[in-house]
Amino acid sequence: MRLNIVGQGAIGSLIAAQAYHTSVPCRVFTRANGPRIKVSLFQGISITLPEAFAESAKLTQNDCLLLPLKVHQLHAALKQWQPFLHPDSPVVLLHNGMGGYEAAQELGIVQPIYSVTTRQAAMKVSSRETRQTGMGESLIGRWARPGEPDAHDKSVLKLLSACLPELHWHPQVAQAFWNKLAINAVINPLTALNDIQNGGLLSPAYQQLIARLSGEIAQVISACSHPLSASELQAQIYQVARATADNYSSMHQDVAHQRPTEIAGINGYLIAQAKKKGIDVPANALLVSQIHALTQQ
Ligand SMILES: NC(=O)C1=CN([C@@H]2O[C@H](COP(=O)(O)OP(=O)(O)OC[C@H]3O[C@@H](n4cnc5c(N)ncnc54)[C@H](OP(=O)(O)O)[C@@H]3O)[C@@H](O)[C@H]2O)C=CC1
Ligand SMILES: CC(C)(CO)C(=O)C(=O)O
Repeated sequence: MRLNIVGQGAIGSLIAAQAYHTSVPCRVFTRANGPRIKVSLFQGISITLPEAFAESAKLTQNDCLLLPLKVHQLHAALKQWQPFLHPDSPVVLLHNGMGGYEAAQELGIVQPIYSVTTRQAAMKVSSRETRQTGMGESLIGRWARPGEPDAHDKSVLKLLSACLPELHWHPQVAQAFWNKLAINAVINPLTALNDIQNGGLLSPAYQQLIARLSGEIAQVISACSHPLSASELQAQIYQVARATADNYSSMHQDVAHQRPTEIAGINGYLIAQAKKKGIDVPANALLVSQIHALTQQ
């Protein structure tokens, strides 16, 4: 199976480099002709990616489409690619926050849809260079297609395992996404609003607010997905803040570079689900309005 990656952003180019390193057949598609990207991997390996394709191309049943995009970019990208998909081409969404699968559903995509959540990390240090900044587990799962066999699961897992180390199958992919959202919903807006690295949240000054946010988020996740206690969530948030203490979160970087943030797909999604369940989430609502005020989104 051949991997077709949409975009050569931070994670897209990291996966492309890992694919070239392990000789996985791979093509990258960008919106416009751009420079060839040099990717510096942790093992001290540097890979310059071949020139990307600027036009979408018809896919066959041996092609897998991977969209490692910001959650708000997914609807437009899926719409662009929909006419090029073979009925059997698996489509893999990789993003933080929620709403990717909903975008595919809204467009009536009939192909098997998979989602990946990852702890791998990368940063575009310039328009020509990506640097790997983190290693970690990735989880993949398929969204249910009632009555459909799982014919693609093995081949998709095999293909992506060759370019995403520590990739594991998750039978309930929505749960994996909720777990990541819970952490991003606290770390990302707080670091962006306070202009701090993730480790800055370990200061006692943020303790009360983190506890309040964790309480709201745990309540929504318990109502929508799976049981999660506020104290369990708080422990996970502190563990991630410690493990990524020197990182600037992706939302911090988006705000710093005046790019649209993923707040709508993270806290915005959580608020929408809370409303459906009749749960009040004032601390999350305040974060969304503060991020909007900061970015004029
Ligand atoms: N970077 C990281 O370490 C991690 C990121 N994630 C998540 O992964 C997702 C991707 O993140 P990241 O790689 O950092 O984001 P980037 O913004 O670096 O990458 C997205 C890229 O896709 C391009 N793009 C958007 N739409 C299209 C399209 N239709 N066709 C071709 N190219 C397109 C963008 O181009 P343009 O610049 O022109 O918009 C951009 O280059 C996000 O949800 C993020 O939260 C998760 C874990 C870690
Ligand atoms: C885990 C964390 C918070 C690391 O910075 C992240 O996923 C992000 O910045 O979006």
